[in-house]
Amino acid sequence: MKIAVLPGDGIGQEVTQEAVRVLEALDLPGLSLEWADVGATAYRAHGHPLPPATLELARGADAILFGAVGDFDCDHLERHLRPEQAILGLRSELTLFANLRPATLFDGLEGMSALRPEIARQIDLVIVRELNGDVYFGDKAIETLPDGERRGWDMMSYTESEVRRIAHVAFRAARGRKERLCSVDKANVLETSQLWRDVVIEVAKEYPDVTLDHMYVDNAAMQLVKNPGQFDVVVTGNLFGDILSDQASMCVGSIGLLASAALGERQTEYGTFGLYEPIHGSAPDIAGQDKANPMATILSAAMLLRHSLGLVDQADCIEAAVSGALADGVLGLDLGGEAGTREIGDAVISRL
Ligand SMILES: NC(=O)c1ccc[n+]([C@@H]2O[C@H](COP(=O)([O-])OP(=O)(O)OC[C@H]3O[C@@H](n4cnc5c(N)ncnc54)[C@H](O)[C@@H]3O)[C@@H](O)[C@H]2O)c1
Ligand SMILES: CC(C)[C@H](C(=O)O)[C@@H](O)C(=O)O
Ligand SMILES: [Mg+2]
Repeated sequence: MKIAVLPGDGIGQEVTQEAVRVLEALDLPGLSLEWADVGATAYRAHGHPLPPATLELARGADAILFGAVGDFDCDHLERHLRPEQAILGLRSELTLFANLRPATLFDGLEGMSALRPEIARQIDLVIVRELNGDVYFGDKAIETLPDGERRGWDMMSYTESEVRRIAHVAFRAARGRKERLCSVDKANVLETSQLWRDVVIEVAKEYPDVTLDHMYVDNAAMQLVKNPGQFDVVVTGNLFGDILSDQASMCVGSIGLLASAALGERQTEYGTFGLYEPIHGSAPDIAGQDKANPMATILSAAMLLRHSLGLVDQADCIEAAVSGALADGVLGLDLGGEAGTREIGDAVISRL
């Protein structure tokens, strides 16, 4: 069982280190970890944010554990050399189109949510974010018009097949949960969203047991804080899913808690090939100071064991250890506590 470990930039390095320590503490027979540079770290060392060797390592592994990429010192670079292109490149090159971003309130964290405790307690949802299409991957440019004014544009598009495959993932996820699916779009304005909605309705015929609703994204953002308990599985496009998942993180306490899995259709000997990462970024404001909460990455490692390596008991074990640490008051600075990155890693390991 081979895991490609790509820590990346900023706190990506620190949080990945803790997740790796947790995996190593489980002492899993036959597990090998191979490391590679990605993001600004890779650009500085190899001249590219996603060097061919990193991509090949990722492709040849059973799963990828990813930290975060991003460095404001790279903002002046041409877009294809910027750190963020590395994660976009991995997602598209490896056809990891389905991004699962679960948000559940851990016991004892009611008071940490941005919502009132009685509302926060109801949150148990998963955002299924499409990851290979949308405005992220369309043509884009900043061009100069004849009158000298500059115009920036990004093409938003989805094909039927792109929507169909993510819809199937979402309906199957709903089947394994409370059988409710909410498709979030902006069909009142966008043709891309109209097609999205049409295709989701078509796919729904194959899942009569799942209740399907549609919601415009602006309303969904409002409902997520007003009444998050109404959501079970939320399926949405790349851009809306990016935004709504950061918002969902504050509903359960912190962006330092939200894990994610990026999956495709490829099966390995042990499970579904995938990339696992916290939903947060490289957080340059706290990087290198032992201030980052590694729990999102540790929980991503648990998702990796469950989905890609078929090690369900061990995944449960990690999740229980995180939950136990939180219940015992091991809170990072993001949750109003004082525990540092390393200390949180130790607390999880001691509870495994
Ligand atoms: N998948 C990724 O690699 C990814 C995701 C998001 C942003 N980014 C990149 O990261 C860089 C910084 O972006 P940003 O500031 O908008 O978003 P960010 O998620 O890095 O940080 C947002 C805020 O949340 C805090 N935060 C984030 N993770 C935390 C953690 N684990 N523990 C405690 N606090 C945490 C940060 O300190 C910051 O105040 C940018 O270059 C951006 O493009 C990368
Ligand atoms: C860094 C960026 C490209 C990325 C995204 O928008 O997908 C990030 O925000 C995320 O949520 O993983
Ligand atoms: Mg994001």
